[in-house]
Amino acid sequence: MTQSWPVVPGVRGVFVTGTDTDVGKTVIAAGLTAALRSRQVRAVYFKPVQSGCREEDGQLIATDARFAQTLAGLGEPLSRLTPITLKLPLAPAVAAAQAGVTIDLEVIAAAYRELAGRYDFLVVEGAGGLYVPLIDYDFLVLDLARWLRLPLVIVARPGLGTINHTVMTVKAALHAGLSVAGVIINQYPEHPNLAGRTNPEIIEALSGRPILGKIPLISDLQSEAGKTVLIESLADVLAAPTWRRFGGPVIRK
Ligand SMILES: Nc1ncnc2c1ncn2[C@@H]1O[C@H](COP(=O)(O)OP(=O)(O)OP(=O)(O)O)[C@@H](O)[C@H]1O
Ligand SMILES: C[C@H](N)[C@H](N)CCCCCC(=O)O
Ligand SMILES: [Mg+2]
Repeated sequence: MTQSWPVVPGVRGVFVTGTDTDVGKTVIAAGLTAALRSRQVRAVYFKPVQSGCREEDGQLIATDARFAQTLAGLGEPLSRLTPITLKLPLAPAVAAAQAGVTIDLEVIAAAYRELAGRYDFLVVEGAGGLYVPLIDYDFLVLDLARWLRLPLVIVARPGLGTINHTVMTVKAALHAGLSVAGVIINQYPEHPNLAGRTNPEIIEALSGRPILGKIPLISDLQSEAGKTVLIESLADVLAAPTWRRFGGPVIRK
């Protein structure tokens, strides 16, 4: 069940996916949003569905959106940044089935349209990787990215194993007709081993897509210093020629 038209024609943004869950999609998406806003681009973060939400005072908290809200200084309620929250830490389709609810695409579309009407650039985070079921088993995260018609930024791990995961993710996206802006290698060590040093060029050669940047492993993301390193690392991504080539908003370092 996929619709073929973009939810809001002409919206500028990126869809941040990853080679896996826990690779750093939220950190990168929040960092991109904060870096854009620090350079006066009216950007906002949006994660349509979050599973594995924490329960606080009887309410499910969209913790990914809360990280972005804080880092990027977003004056939006969490419910607008993530309209669908699920408790179980599972694929959203499974978490929804277990909760006896159905994820309604129109709820996602309405929230997306509302933000798109007030911001110039949307940084959308998926859930897990591309082949994660969102609605039943026939509407995947990949289908959501296709439906929104946004180019992908793929977040990948730095070490051994990431060539296969990353190139397969790029190939799956291209096979599905999506555009791929490039790959961000996250948690890149200060002293990478041989795999870490050679992986970026191999991923570029095999996937045909650029490495947009390597974001360092940051010791304390809750500290002001850590947040600054994250935001400035992503500002470097936004200022690089590879970002401009895909048509992202140009910022000056
Ligand atoms: N560059 C980094 N430096 C230090 N810690 C990081 C970095 N990137 C991610 N992390 C940490 O790794 C964990 C996973 O990151 P994150 O929540 O962004 O992953 P995710 O891909 O969004 O996960 P999910 O699939 O659940 O949405 C978090 O604890 C986060 O703080
Ligand atoms: C719970 C987790 N943090 C994410 N929100 C959802 C990840 C779904 C992964 C499904 C899978 O690939 O097996
Ligand atoms: Mg996340």
